[in-house]
Amino acid sequence: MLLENKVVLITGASRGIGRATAIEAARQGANVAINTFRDDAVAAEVVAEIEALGRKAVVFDADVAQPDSATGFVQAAVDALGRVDVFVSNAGICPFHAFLDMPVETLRRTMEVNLHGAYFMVQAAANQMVKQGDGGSIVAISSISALVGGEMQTHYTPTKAGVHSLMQSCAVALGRHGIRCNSVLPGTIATDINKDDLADPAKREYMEGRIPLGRLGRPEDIASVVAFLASDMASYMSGSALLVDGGAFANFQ
Ligand SMILES: NC(=O)C1=CN([C@@H]2O[C@H](COP(=O)(O)OP(=O)(O)OC[C@H]3O[C@@H](n4cnc5c(N)ncnc54)[C@H](O)[C@@H]3O)[C@@H](O)[C@H]2O)C=CC1
Ligand SMILES: C[C@H](O)[C@@H]1OC(=O)[C@H](O)[C@@H]1O
Repeated sequence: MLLENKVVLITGASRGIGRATAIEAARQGANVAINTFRDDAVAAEVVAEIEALGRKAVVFDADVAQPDSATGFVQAAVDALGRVDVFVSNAGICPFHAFLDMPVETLRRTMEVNLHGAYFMVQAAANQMVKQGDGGSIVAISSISALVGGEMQTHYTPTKAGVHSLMQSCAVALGRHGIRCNSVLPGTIATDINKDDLADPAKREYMEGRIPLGRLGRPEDIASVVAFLASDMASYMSGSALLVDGGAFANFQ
């Protein structure tokens, strides 16, 4: 098992990639703290799945965009599970909207959840790891959208480029403490975040057609890569980005 007896914290873990990552961490032997946001019934399902795997789970309901949520989440995890070995910054939103009439509030909220939220959370986790004194692993969910644009994502793609950049700078800032920081760049993974966008059959067919492996991603495709980066198998990786997209980015023509 890759994460035996580690304590893994994950933001936005009630659904999609975060949920799959929480379950995978438990399958790999970790006790897991999940941050969720106004999703109590689903959070209870995730806890039940983790406990069914014989691992401990704790839930902390909070909006990652609020700075206090970060210290609260880390403290709750330490109180319940003793320490922080791995931190996965995953929570994110992507309210698709055109550029020319982007509402200020949509831009602001997307930045605050995706980028500021990641910053606050990673900072709180890093402070706890430094206090513990024996290193750690931080993984942030960036995106293929850190590398390429999207017509309806002008507010979103800069946050994903920012998250990858945050991991690079944190790798530099935290290396002396033995803390590794890496990002995962998923391609198009079928989750709630793009359910409406991909409900358009033409859009779905177009996106599938761009992927050499011939299918959209599943949350589990990302969770296994996060588990690898979190684990000692990746002990000399820091400041790296792993693109997990079925080959989509490589497919120019
Ligand atoms: N699905 C995709 O194609 C891709 C997703 N990503 C990224 O993966 C991450 C997870 O997205 P998905 O699992 O696809 O979406 P999802 O919508 O299934 O899950 C998002 C999770 O974040 C939580 N969340 C939303 N706002 C929050 C807040 N303010 N505070 C705390 N939690 C909050 C939601 O409750 C949910 O559990 C996001 O950062 C997204 O940008 C990156 C590349 C591709
Ligand atoms: C939400 C989108 O479908 C998804 O988000 C990303 O980061 C990917 O690039 C996809 O566009």
